Amino acid sequence: MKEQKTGKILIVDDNEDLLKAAKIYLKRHFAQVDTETNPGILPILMANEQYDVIMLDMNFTKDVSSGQEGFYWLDRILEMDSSAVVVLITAYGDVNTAVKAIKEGATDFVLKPWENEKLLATLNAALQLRQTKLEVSELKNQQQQIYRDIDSKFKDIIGQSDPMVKVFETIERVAGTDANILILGENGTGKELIARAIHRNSKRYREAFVSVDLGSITPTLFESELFGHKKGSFTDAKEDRAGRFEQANKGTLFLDEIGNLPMPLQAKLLAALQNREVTRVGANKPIPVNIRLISATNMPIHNMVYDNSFRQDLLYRINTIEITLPPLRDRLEDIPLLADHFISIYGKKYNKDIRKAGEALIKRMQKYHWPGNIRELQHSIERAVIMTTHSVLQPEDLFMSKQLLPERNEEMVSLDHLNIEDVEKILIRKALQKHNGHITRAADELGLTRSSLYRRLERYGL
Ligand SMILES: Nc1ncnc2c1ncn2[C@@H]1O[C@H](COP(=O)(O)OP(=O)(O)OP(=O)(O)O)[C@@H](O)[C@H]1O
Repeated sequence: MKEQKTGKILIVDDNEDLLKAAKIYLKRHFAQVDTETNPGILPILMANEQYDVIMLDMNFTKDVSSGQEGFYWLDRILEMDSSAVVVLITAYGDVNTAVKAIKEGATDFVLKPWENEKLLATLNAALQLRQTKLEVSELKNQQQQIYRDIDSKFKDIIGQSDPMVKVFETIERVAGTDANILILGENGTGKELIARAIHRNSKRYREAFVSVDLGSITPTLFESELFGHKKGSFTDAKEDRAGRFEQANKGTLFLDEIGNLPMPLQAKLLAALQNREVTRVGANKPIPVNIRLISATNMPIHNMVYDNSFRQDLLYRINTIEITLPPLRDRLEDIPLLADHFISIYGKKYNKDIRKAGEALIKRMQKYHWPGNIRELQHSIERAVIMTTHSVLQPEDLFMSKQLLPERNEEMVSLDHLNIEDVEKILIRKALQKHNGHITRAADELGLTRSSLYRRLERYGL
């Protein structure tokens, strides 16, 4: 059987020939290889995709070889994702700089020009490290979540805007029922937070809340992860194991990123939900399960039904009640509340006496587009609290360097480091990912003909 490719790699380097050659070679070995010449759009790329390994050039400006740009972007990448694994691309003679960068958090470096086999070995090792880092951070998160769950009910969900008040009303009404709930909303809008709140306010609150990120389960492991397995049913099945459905028995099962589930797996999930029973891989006796299902996605799931990438019968099964969380840019009045909420949390955590966000900063924040929504706001405030010397946060505290802050809507394209082409590239990448590389569907979505999409793919080296 052909082995499933894994690993999402991003290569950022200003040398287009190098990018092309690396992409052609690495695509044979990894699930996804994206390339980019402009490091300025790293924050946007990272907000849209979870890369396993980022290969980063040290110098982008012509005739500069200090590596300062590389250090700057290394820092930014690690700020955005503390589990990021960065492999630096260095020229011969730059090894000292690379060693210094490793001290600052890079994982490894490759020397240009490289031998393909060596590059592959480095990236495979980096990929493994990434997996370990993610597992560790998942365990830490689970532990933190347990502590949070113990002493909070509804109180940590901030929001007074009309759309949020409506969301709270819906939760009040549906939490106590066993209705299946589908939560829609962009990344970082609080879907998991709301799912946990529903569980805590339900009759099942003493039982488990089991969260599964469907986007991160490989198809080969899907059945065993969700339904469990019997010892010996496949090479890695060293002992009998209950799947997530069984673990959530009597409690709530939260299926995150349900829109990312490939079609064949949708059928398996639907069967389990319909029959209310699961059969462990390698076993033949079905086990009844009693779960309350909450699902979430940031994908336009109704459109996906329309273009046949999501089963209608599955959608009907999971969306008895639908809750749509508005993006942060559509609830500007919540920004001051959220900012003060996070200032108070991080003020305590880092032992700093900060009273609030100043008016100028709030105004600035209300102009920003917040592609990463509340998660992004939360991280920005945490950084600001650590770095500031003020007792009232000021605009300059919030790392609002122009290039990193696309302002709302049309202003987005006028920034120093973003131009129409960058934005177009991002949209094309997103459309292709959404449609699993299906050119006709991606072109339709973008309002382009197939041939003009092909032309753009060629032009941008995508
Ligand atoms: N209304 C809110 N009040 C306070 N904190 C919030 C609120 N909404 C979200 N957060 C915080 O923002 C972060 C992101 O929220 P959450 O993980 O629930 O988003 P999500 O929509 O599930 O994200 P993703 O789509 O990336 O999985 C969390 O730390 C959460 O506690």
